[in-house]
Amino acid sequence: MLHRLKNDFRLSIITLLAFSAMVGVTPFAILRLVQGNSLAFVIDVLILAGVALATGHAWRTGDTRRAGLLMACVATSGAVIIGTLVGDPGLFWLYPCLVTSFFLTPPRVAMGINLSAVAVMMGLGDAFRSQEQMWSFAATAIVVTSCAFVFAIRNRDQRRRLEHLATIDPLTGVNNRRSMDQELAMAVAKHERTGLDQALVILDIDHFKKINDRYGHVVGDNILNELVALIAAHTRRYDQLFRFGGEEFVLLLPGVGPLALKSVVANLQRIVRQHLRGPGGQITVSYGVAVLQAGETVESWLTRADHALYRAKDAGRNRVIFADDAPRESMPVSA
Ligand SMILES: Nc1nc2c(ncn2[C@@H]2O[C@H](COP(=O)(O)OP(=O)(O)OP(=O)(O)O)[C@@H](O)[C@H]2O)c(=O)[nH]1
Repeated sequence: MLHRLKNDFRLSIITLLAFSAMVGVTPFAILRLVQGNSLAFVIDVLILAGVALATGHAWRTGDTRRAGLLMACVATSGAVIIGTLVGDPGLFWLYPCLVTSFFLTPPRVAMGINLSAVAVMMGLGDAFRSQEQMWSFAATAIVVTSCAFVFAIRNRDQRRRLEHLATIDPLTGVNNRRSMDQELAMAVAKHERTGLDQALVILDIDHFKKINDRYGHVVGDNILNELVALIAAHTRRYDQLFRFGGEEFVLLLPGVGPLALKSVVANLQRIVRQHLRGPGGQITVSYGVAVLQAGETVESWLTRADHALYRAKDAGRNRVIFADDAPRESMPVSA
């Protein structure tokens, strides 16, 4: 439970708000009952029920997006109704709701919920003693919403930037190893669920150290970028390329069965062979290929592809080896 709270920001906010709502709203619900305001009492109880429902849904299904939306709608509509029923004292409840909707839903959705709440409250008009009070309420509610909106947008952009920095290789712009671990785990899960074929190709530039030593790291960097550009231009939109480390890349090919895989890899090998050039001429690449097997883990899948790559290197480089194939079935370069 603590692990989920620590790792899921929106779930922790939903739980915290649910707890605050129970502690904050329950005494007022009792007060309304004692005062004989049964309508306000029923509304308070409905708010608590809505909050409990949204929190239960979030914990049960992990769907914090819908639970957050439900909670934001329940809380703001509850605050609008209470404000309209009890006037001044009820008005203040809308302010925490205006801020928390930005924690519960995306910024534009929260903005829509908040502006609708303010408009409905002003349209009904019953919550206000005078026009001046109504317009003061509108102005302060809009200031609070605008500030929270700007803060939420900045926060979202910074989070996206951090996610980008954490998952993209800065030199080549392809996904890094951290992102690869996640995607391979998802590919294995999808294979178990749907049976979709998943193939993995590890590509490693041959004698890259010599290229660096002879022509410098800038030339080496350019070759890495050229290889990435070639692969990107000749693979499908849903194929994914990752930088595994140094001059080694992993290509994940979903939906390519064992038969089609041979021609896909042969085609890739042909393209790279024809176009990848350095100052000293042609640059060769070795390939290790493994098709995901039933019940296999990511580690074992990667290890089989890696062993195939080692065999390609051992056999003289510049060739494709399929994991579990006999050595004679490797695909050396003919030209
Ligand atoms: N230019 C450049 N070089 C890199 C980068 N990352 C790793 N390298 C170099 O890649 C080279 C890898 O060398 P090795 O692991 O010996 O492999 P290799 O020379 O390609 O030999 P084989 O793989 O056996 O054909 C090292 O010289 C690293 O310094 C990078 O981002 N840019």
